[in-house]
Amino acid sequence: MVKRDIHANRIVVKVGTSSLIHPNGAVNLETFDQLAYTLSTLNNQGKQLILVSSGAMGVGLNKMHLKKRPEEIGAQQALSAIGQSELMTLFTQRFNHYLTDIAQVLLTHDIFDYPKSNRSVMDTFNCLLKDNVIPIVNENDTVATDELDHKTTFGDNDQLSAIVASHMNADLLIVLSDIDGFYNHNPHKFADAKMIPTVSNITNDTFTVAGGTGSRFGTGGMQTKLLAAKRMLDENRQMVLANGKDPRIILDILAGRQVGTWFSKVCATS
Ligand SMILES: Nc1ncnc2c1ncn2[C@@H]1O[C@H](COP(=O)(O)OP(=O)(O)O)[C@@H](O)[C@H]1O
Ligand SMILES: N[C@@H](CCC(=O)OP(=O)(O)O)C(=O)O
Repeated sequence: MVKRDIHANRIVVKVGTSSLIHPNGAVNLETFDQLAYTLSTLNNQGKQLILVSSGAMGVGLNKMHLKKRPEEIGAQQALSAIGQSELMTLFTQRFNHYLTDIAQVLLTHDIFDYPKSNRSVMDTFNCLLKDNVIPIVNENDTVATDELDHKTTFGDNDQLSAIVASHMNADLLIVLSDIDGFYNHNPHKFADAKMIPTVSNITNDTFTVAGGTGSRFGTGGMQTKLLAAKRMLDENRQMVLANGKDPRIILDILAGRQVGTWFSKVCATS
């Protein structure tokens, strides 16, 4: 089987709520553990890693014994604040087990648009990476709302991960979701949907087959993942969308194995 031409040293990995939380609302401990194992392994090999993790709201729902997200935005932000510290506790426990240091970085989508903030964020990331510490990023849900005049809607870590990959000049963005890749139709609605292994160009037509969220915990659906992929392609970077049920798939991706959907201009010529 032909291998994908993927050479990446600086890698941003985004993991969605649907990979971290079971459909019954409980925390998926296996995913946390395998994510910590995989990223620690790569960190030990000298790769530079940034993890963008959703899940604050999902973990918060579980902690507060709630079955669904409240509608009011303030209540969602409160839940996210509860869940975020719990989320980091889970990561700290698992990464400690693999002797890897982590740090929490909370960002808004537009933070890079302000030169002073941009410099502080970049300095923080660069210092952490230099010290082999893995930054774990989430959107700062407490401040990220339209009401506060931010430019994007609340709760979209797919695009946040692309913004981070772009500003940190990452070679590769890996988006882990609850689906094997990008399909020609939403596979949860069309039984005959087929996965597309490689995408080298994203047009308006591509967006027409990308639907909304699949689980009751995810927020972005395929639309926001495609927007992230488009940004990566426009900047000549690569993105792989793959199933996060076993995060060790990241090792397969980096070995060039044909898993998930590979968004790359390189694949147009190979
Ligand atoms: N064309 C498509 N290909 C794959 N998944 C799609 C497509 N259109 C819509 N989806 C939905 O997008 C979901 C993944 O997004 P989401 O639920 O937000 O996950 P995450 O929590 O990982 O961000 C899939 O489970 C699927 O239901
Ligand atoms: N900051 C929110 C992120 C929401 C979000 O983007 O969720 P997902 O679609 O699962 O990546 C949280 O941690 O719940």
